[in-house]
Amino acid sequence: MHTLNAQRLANVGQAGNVATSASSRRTAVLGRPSPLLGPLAPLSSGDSSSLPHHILPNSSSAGSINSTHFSRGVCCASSSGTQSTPATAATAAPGDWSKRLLSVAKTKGKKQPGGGSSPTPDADIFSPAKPAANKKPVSKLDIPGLSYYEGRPDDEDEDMDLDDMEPGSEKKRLPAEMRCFDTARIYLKGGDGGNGCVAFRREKFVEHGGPSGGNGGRGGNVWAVVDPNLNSLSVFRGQVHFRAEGGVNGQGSNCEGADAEDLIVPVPAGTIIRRKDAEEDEPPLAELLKPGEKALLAVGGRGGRGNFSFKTSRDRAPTIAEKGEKGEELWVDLELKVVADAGIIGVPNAGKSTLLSVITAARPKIANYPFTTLVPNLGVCEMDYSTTVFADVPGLLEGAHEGLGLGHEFLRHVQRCRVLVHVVDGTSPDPVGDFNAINLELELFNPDLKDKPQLVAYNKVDIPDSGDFWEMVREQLTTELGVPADRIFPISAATGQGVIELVRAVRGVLDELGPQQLTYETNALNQTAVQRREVRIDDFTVAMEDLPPGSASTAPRVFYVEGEGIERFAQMTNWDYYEAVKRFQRVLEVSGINGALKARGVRQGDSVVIGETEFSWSDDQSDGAVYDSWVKDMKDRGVNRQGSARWPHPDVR
Ligand SMILES: Nc1nc2c(ncn2[C@@H]2O[C@H](COP(=O)(O)OP(=O)(O)OP(=O)(O)O)[C@@H](O)[C@H]2O)c(=O)[nH]1
Ligand SMILES: [Mg+2]
Repeated sequence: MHTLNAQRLANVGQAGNVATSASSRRTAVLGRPSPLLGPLAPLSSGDSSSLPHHILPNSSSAGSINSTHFSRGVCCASSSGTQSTPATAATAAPGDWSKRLLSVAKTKGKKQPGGGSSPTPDADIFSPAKPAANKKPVSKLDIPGLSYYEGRPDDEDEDMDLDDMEPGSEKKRLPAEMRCFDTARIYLKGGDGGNGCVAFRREKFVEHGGPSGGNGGRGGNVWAVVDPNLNSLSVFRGQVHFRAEGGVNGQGSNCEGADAEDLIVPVPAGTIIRRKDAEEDEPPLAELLKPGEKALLAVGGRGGRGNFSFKTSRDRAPTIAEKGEKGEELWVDLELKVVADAGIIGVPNAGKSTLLSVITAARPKIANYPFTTLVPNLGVCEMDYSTTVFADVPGLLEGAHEGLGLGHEFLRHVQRCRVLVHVVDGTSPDPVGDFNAINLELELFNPDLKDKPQLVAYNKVDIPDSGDFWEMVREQLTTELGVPADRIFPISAATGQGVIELVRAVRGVLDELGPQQLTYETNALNQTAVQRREVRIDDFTVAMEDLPPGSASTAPRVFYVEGEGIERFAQMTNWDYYEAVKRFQRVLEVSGINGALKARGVRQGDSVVIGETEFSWSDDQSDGAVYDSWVKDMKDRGVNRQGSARWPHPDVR
């Protein structure tokens, strides 16, 4: 009779367990908390004069704020020395590039100075990038000194041709500094199980102590847990690989190896996690919305059994132990859609972050150039005994739905906000045009966004360039665009004017909508407990590799046996023990694998690959032949046989 003589030829690919010592294990909590989700808003009820005027511009100095902070309700501010009003500061914007980006939002007709002071000096700001009629509005980003995002490892094209920076271009080729970190790809690996141990009890006056090898410990699982302090996936920029620790090996005296700690991967609320290269209809692994919510992503391996576990009435001194099971490993794609009550949207530089910093304790970066905000900022506003979470998303541009600017990298965040606060830059040459362009972008990205309640905050009314046009813009918004008059607010985020009324209106709309229902968008698995799938060893397939053309008909061939059960069994077999080899032979026989190979015409000298291990097929299945091939394998690997003349016991030669 033919059998597969388990003479291992080699380990195919990477094999072997990594078992780490207990001393090297640690509580594996990754990521660092960010203080962006502030607990309390600095707003007190009352009129706007009660607001801290920490970013109040005056005629000679206003504009970009370096840092502001609150201390026991008192607000301290430090603004950079020489600043100009946003309108004039725009002329002194850092470089050409910001003007070019801005110019996209300004392609509509300019605001007519209805007798007031002239609007921003358009010629200076926008002339360099004025798009030709049939030309794409932005064709190039030219930012000296910035390094460029080179794409993920699997991105093929390395060339950074900035001319591709146009709507619809597949790669947006944004500088790394300008990417919005709401998608990430990370590698997860559950810890390997610890190996089982072969040991026998040896004690004075205990003649036949029997087997006492303990089982290995379980490898750590990998979990994703919502950390309310996170608001972006930028933590995954610095760390991509997450490996849980392995279980500890079993030891003599029936000592079981310790289980490894689970690994926690903190993610922001609103993260969807999918297997890399998942099928269209495959449910995501997790969709996590609530703080503390967790989902299992990678399962750690089981510990291998020690020889005590193999003791039976017939074999009371087994010399066999298993290796620990390998932990699950996978690459996953993370996508973030922040969860907030109200989303603050608008063109770049409109004052969105300034508004967030005034109504909440959040401290977003504020500066007088577009795309200051690269990740959505969250802030909590507590007013009139109710709490509202605001999200300030990066500025939108015309063409954003096609990926221009920061594109839909962040448009998705708006989807989970229940109300939108549309900040209109009053100093813009064409505020109504901006308003229309942004709404069009939202609609093109997702038609449902059009139906979200929207409040308009006409900002920077403290500047004459804006304030003088307020009535005119309101008129246009209400009569031409049909925006309800009670949904338009003249505000100055810098001075706090009109801000309380705006927040109250937002609260009113939210109250009308009723309590927030966190709805899961996907049918994610969100597994909260380790459920091991039952796999059958007799569920396998056999395939033969084609011989190269012109090979002799007697040339050795390679057969592949594939099946989760048998592959796992081969991986957990500890080839150092002859009994383990014999057990493997038996399983091949009873599972029908030998039969299937014979049916495919396997013959002496052919290779059989199971999982990561390669065997040589031998027609001689006698115990002696198996033993000889095992001894040869041990020699080849340089492994010394353990035990004494009496051990392994006599029926093993
Ligand atoms: N005078 C005045 N300046 C303001 C007001 N609101 C914002 N600014 C200034 O406008 C500039 C842009 O403000 P940001 O809050 O960074 O604007 P943003 O919309 O968040 O910009 P991005 O994040 O780049 O899209 C800063 O210099 C602010 O100080 C306002 O009400 N009045
Ligand atoms: Mg901002």
